[in-house]
Amino acid sequence: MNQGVLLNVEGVSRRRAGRAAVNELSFTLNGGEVLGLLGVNGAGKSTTLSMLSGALRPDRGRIFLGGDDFVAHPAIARRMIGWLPENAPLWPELSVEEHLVAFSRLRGATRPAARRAAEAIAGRLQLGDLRRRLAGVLSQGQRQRLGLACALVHEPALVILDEPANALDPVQVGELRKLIRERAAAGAAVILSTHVLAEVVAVCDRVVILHEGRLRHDAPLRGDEGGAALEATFFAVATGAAA
Ligand SMILES: Nc1ncnc2c1ncn2[C@@H]1O[C@H](COP(=O)(O)OP(=O)(O)OP(=O)(O)O)[C@@H](O)[C@H]1O
Repeated sequence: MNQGVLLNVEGVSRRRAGRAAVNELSFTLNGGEVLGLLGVNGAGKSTTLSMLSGALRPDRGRIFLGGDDFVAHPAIARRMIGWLPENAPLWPELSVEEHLVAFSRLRGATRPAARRAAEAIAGRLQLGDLRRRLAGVLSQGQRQRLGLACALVHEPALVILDEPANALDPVQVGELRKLIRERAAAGAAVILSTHVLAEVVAVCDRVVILHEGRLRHDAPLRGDEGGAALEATFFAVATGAAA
């Protein structure tokens, strides 16, 4: 379901350690769209996602979410964005259920609504049987699923996923793909950053490739079932041939 422009990134730049990690990045994203974000190590993907999630301020440029400038009003980000960072920050002494209720409450839900939301997302991510288990004793894949559930519990309009398939078994990878398409069908925009081109081919509508902090490719993904065209484009960008 395409719902018009949800995210508008305008000339965003950020320096890190004295160098431009992200340089003059501009793109828009529609509700219902799934965007794959690609780039070699150090290309600027995580820096971009940190800025889009509201965790890191751009040095320059503006980011509009649903028409509001969220760099100026960061509280918007908390309610409208669900972010799974590369290593989901969890509290070892809190249970699965306590995490989900806490994340939901932090995004403004009442306690009863937070409990309902926690139960629903735990069921969707096969965490129901683990709801009383402490995060500190979860397996890596279970931790990843809990991180995903924390990102999705408030049904955010913008879902930002950094390597979401990390540590997931093949069954869970299939479930993750279904879940991403479900959120998009419900109108959410999804950004998926990954090094696995097959993941992008499987779930994304469009792909953006960063190189040395700059956007080098932004195009829809169509008719590329085997991923050969994407692979060729990726290598051309990564070796500078497409610059
Ligand atoms: N906390 C930091 N302090 C200083 N420099 C940083 C920091 N985080 C990232 N950088 C630098 O910013 C640049 C972009 O890094 P970033 O992590 O955004 O790339 P990436 O595309 O996510 O890479 P990877 O695929 O390896 O995760 C790199 O040159 C990196 O060394």
